[in-house]
Amino acid sequence: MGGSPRSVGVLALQGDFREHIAVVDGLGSTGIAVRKPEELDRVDGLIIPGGESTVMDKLSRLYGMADAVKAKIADGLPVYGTCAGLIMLADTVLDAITGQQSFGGLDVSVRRNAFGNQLDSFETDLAIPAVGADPLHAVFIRAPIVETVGPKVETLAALDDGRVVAVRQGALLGTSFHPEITGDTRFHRFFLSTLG
Ligand SMILES: NC(=O)CC[C@H](N)C(=O)O
Repeated sequence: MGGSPRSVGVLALQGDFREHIAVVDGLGSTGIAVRKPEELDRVDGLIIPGGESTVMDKLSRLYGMADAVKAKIADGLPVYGTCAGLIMLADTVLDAITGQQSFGGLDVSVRRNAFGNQLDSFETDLAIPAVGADPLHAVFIRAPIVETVGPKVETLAALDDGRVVAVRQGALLGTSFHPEITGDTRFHRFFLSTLG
């Protein structure tokens, strides 16, 4: 996996976009902070980082990015959303704040802050055959859960209790957890390998 160098946009309105850019750069591709619609025309794929989906939603609509990202998703641009980024890719957001919108594209319903206050953040090892035989150490931070998946959605990883935490549908990839902060770059390499 890996292939030739790619330009990967990272939506940089809010959240931990710098960490994703560093991972992409470390893999020999180029991570580009994307804040304006026209910048989306220069990338082979897009990462939507973790952060706060309510804020990301408001800023993306304010700066004209919401419609631009939706158009690129409809065009088939590969997009990888982590945590808040997964929420932004979900067609349905549960426990959203009033008026909260997502870009959509992934035929899933995602519940925000699904682990509640007592278990805000945790780490666990996940079996994810799509990225390799060894378990992947996954960090969850006020993470969402994928509650329902549509017929075209492939589940890539679930917790021991069956709750789904990584999905793929066509060119769209989403994880509840944050591979950009663990040093294990397999998920990013997996995404890079899907770029045209
Ligand atoms: N680490 C994260 O991205 C947290 C997501 C956040 N709880 C939200 O609803 O957007």
